[in-house]
Amino acid sequence: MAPRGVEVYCVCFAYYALHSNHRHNAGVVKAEWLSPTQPETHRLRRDMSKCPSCPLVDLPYAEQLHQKHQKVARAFGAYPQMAGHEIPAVHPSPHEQGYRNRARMVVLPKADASEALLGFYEEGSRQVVPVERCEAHHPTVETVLGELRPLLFTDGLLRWFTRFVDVRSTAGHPAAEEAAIVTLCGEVAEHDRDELEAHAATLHRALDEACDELRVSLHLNLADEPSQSVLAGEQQVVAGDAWLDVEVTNREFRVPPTAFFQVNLDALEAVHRRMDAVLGDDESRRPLVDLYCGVGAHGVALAEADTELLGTDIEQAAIDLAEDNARRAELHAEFRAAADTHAADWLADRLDGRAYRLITNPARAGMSAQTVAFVGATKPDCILYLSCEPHTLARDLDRLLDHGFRLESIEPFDFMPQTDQVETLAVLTLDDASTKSSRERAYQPQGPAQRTFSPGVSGPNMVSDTVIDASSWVALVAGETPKHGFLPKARGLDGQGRIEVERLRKVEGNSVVRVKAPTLSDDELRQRFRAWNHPVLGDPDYGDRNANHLAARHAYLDRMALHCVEVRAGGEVYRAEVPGSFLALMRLPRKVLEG
Ligand SMILES: C[S@@+](CC[C@H](N)C(=O)[O-])C[C@H]1O[C@@H](n2cnc3c(N)ncnc32)[C@H](O)[C@@H]1O
Repeated sequence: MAPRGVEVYCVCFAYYALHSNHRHNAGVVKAEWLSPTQPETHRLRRDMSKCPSCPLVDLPYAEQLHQKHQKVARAFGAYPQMAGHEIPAVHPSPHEQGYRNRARMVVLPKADASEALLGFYEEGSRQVVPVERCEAHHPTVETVLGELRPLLFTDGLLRWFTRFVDVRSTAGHPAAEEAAIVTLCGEVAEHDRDELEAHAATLHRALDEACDELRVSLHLNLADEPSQSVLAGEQQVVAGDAWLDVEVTNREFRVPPTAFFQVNLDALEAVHRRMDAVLGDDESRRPLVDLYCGVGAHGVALAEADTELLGTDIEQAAIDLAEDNARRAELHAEFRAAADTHAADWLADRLDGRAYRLITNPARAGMSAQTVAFVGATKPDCILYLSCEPHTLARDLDRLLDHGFRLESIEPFDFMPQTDQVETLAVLTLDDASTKSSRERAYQPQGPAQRTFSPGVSGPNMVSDTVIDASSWVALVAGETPKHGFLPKARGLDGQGRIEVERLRKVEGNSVVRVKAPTLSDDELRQRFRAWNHPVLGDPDYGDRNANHLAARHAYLDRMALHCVEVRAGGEVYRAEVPGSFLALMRLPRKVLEG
């Protein structure tokens, strides 16, 4: 295996080290920006106040909680049907520091081994800020990192290989003994693996001995090609255990480095106590469904011994361990590995029209539209929705409220002191008894869809052979349009005559527009918007990839930003309310958009 190659320095607005790696397996020389080459005086950032992972660290804790509360209130304030809902103060974390059971750090490769360091990426960039000590890490994590640094950086081969270091520990919640798993992540050619494993085994012996109070295991995560994601490759146990045995809420969990697990287990237990109070002692033994279940952290912790537990998650490895965790807790449980867009039919089959209770805990992007539709149709008696992203939580709750649920509470919890992250638990119940009785058979497995509009466009569900006299639309389009204009004909389309556009407002460089069209075809409209150089945001066919990416990332746009407000056909007028998520996105009152 070749050592990491030459370091080349260049000067531009900032100083960078252009680190060129000769990857003999690929047969090419690859160059990439790796790290800032900084003046000696600030090479090391020892205090947390400069660490990019903890932007609130300089604020008193009460002020941090206040800011998080404001963040949640702002997200819900954008939705008219929830804007007035009272949001209580954020539940503080049981510990302000030393709460994180996991470290994920980037290696800064340097020519001189004694200088090589670990750090974090700066927000929104690939520059690495060196971090020697992190107060947010649990002491067991810091112990491991402290012992690992010199061992890793004096082994030339491992130092060359390792791009990221991942350390996960039981952090005061061991099911048996305190333990940690270290994963070294990088790229390697097939024929270099044996040598790498031999070095890793030697490092493990020294590390385990140095951390004498802790049981330490070592894994490698082997990728075929460079990746900017931690744990992107194949996980391999070099020495020790494949998972940690963790205890949460009086249940034991097997947690591998590759599955999601909350980083603040004391805060997780506080949320579980609240969830438990809502679920109560369910004498009718309704099934408990755990969507986005991971290794079963919520469902396995909270299900009663004789309750049927159903869980789904996209990760097969997590589902395998969820099954294992439920079996060891002697629960009557079934899990399914499936993307949320495909889990509904399996769940509907298992539930077979029965009343049930739901816990849902999706990733930042929120629940898929298919999952919301499934929940809306099958109507669980209560929904406990835990989310790390208030904007997508508010968006999904707005959609669920349209299905006859009532919002009982929104409670923010601080899982990550010093950061700007906030976790929120929302509780919904079913609004009235009549809705419950319509649950049965309400969900029909989706056959081939019969749509008038393209997927992602909303509006009146018109029968396609009706002659349309006029239609009216609102859209959020890329860029700033003129205040009034006409959509040009799209090339290659026969199309109709003039289509008038009026700009209602600008939103962060984009425009909310209203269109009066003598047509119902969203496809033609979308093509015309593109020909006008202001494509509809979120349009997968005629949209602008970059603008779509930014809208998805910063405004959580998960659909096409095009809605048909009204259709006139055969003397009738068909209208459809603008969805709440649209109003929030466009920041306009409903009456303006629909007027
Ligand atoms: C915030 S984590 C919650 C996991 C678990 N409830 C816990 O607390 O440990 C979100 C989970 O959603 C899963 N996930 C992400 N995208 C998904 C998708 N498209 N379909 C189904 N599950 C998905 C991830 O694998 C992850 O386990």
